Amino acid sequence: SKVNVSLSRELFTQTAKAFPTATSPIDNIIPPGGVDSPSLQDWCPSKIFCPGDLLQLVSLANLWSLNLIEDKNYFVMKPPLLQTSSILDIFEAIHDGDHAHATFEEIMDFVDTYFLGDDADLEPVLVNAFNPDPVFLKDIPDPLVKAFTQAVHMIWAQLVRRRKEHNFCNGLGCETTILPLNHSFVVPSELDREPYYWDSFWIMEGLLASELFDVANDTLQNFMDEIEKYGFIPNGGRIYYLNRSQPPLFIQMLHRYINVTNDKLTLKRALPLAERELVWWWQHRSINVTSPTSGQTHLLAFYNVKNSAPRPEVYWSDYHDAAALNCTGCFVSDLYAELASGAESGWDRSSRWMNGRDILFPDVRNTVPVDLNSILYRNHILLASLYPQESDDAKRNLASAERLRSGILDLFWNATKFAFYDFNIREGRQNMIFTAANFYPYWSGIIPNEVMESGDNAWKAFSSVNMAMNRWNGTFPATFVETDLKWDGPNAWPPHQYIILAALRLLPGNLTSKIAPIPPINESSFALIPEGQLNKTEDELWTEPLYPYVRSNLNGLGADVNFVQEIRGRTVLNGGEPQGEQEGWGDMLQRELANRYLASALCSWQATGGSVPDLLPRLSNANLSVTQSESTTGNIFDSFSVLDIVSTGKGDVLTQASS
Ligand SMILES: OC[C@H]1O[C@H](O[C@H]2O[C@H](CO)[C@@H](O)[C@H](O)[C@H]2O)[C@H](O)[C@@H](O)[C@@H]1O
Repeated sequence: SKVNVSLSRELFTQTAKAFPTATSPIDNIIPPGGVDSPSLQDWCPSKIFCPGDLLQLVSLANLWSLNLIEDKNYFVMKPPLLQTSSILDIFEAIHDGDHAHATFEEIMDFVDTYFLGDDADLEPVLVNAFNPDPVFLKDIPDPLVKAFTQAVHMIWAQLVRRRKEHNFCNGLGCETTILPLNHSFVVPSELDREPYYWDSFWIMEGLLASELFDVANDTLQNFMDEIEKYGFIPNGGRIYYLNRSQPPLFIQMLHRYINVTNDKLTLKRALPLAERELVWWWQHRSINVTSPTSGQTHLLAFYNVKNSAPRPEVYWSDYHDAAALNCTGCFVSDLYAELASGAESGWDRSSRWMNGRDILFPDVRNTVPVDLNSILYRNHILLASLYPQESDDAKRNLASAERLRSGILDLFWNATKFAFYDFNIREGRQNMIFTAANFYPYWSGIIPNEVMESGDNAWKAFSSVNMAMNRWNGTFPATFVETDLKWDGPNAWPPHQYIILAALRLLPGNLTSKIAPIPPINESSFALIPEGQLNKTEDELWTEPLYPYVRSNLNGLGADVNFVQEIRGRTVLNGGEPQGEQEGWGDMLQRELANRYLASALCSWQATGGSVPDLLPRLSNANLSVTQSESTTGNIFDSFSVLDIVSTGKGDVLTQASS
């Protein structure tokens, strides 16, 4: 899938064109039950954009299905031209009120005539004092890497928006789905045209490096306004996200921002609001879990959204998933709650949430996630550090962190497999699905005693990263399970690479300073991973495509296609140059993973038309036609494939200039 990231000002007047033009009644395509009204959601009162008859009819007509890449419902981004009561009257009259037999054309006419282009409620913001050459670029020695990084830096200018006062109803006020945000914000991509909560953590890192301090401050101010108004930070900046949050990274953004800017005024406003956000998580998203090993009960956090209708932004696909549900004793409303809870986790669709259930019916609300609790642990630690050292507030946060730390180690850590797993509440045990979330505790500063004991043990905990580098061409996958879902392998996501790099960096040097072990003769890097850690046998893992129709071996030395025989175990292809003969494995894995990430971002950009004068020529049209990129100038994708560094991840993947 692909979308050109070179946005232009035209974007703001651009409308997703409706399709098809058929005059057939829409009931031809609606699965059984399609004419039933969805259950209304008290947290989402709009009669146009929240689950209800109007949204259902327009969404199920699926007007945008063919000319856009994924299942996003562009209708919910279109401000109406009339006040709600008039829109509802006109809607009632469609096909003389016999909506079940309405035609595509009638629905399309309704949308095209009475609604504006998607995003008409947003406007671009010109970034003041944009520095095309920020200091961090000076530290990049390689000219090509530097030029590519600068090209990415330049994309900021196209991603900053603000809410536009919507005054198309003669001053009487029409509805719009964008939340009343008072400050500018950065949208993550050309398709996700509102601020997103957890994306903003990485956006903040980028803004600070790019010296866009005002935009960084605006990002925090919007979040603080949201905490004041709603008590929490919603998943995204639209009304249909008001029933859920996303991984709570506000405190981490704040901490980073304060460290860089020392902005005392913002800190003063932020501290009570940061506390308030944490209270929301502990009041609304916590559960007592008893450890099967220690017998102790811990208060931990989980994702748990109240929702009993399709998510407005992906109404069609949620509705169809529910219609396809074939189980006895399960309820469609439960599925809708699960899908919304998955979205709250940031990993909206993933086999991580299967918990032994059917892949189509996630079990998010019975899963206590290791990453969420690690984030909250780190939040308490960082928040404590923002108060005076010996203050009660600092001590209170440190005590909360300590309680969480003991819960994380007790429930998620598996000392036999040297890995962290999510905890399945229904079955009262770890779920044994190895995912990139395993690395969050290290990033948050939690290192189990067994890992601290020796360098050999620490290696066991990170040996899967070594295997990924040796076995595949790309970075580290979301999970080791292959599905068509976005947050599964072989998709690899930038946030996970960031977390793994940070986790490696935080390991004490004495644990990581030895050179990496090498596999026993004729075996692959898989042999260095503790038995059962991945919950997969070696031949169940993906093999790297080498030439057309030729793949690497399922197991043994031939599976490690990137292993360089002459310097066994010391380097992998596309992993950069080792820092001397004695480079420790901690530095080695960081170097390899960072180089692989860069290779994935740069090569997929080049494969979709990216070029740098004198350094990286534009590919020929014949080459670009392979990815249908003859008219694009380079895409920055939001996920990659571990098997192919020139490719985006599969599933409903969008471009995401901020990652
Ligand atoms: O596809 C519908 C879902 O879209 C969002 O999720 C994805 O994009 C977000 C923005 O980049 C990202 O934060 C998230 O991790 C992605 O899975 C949205 O957050 C979901 O709520 C929504 O249902």
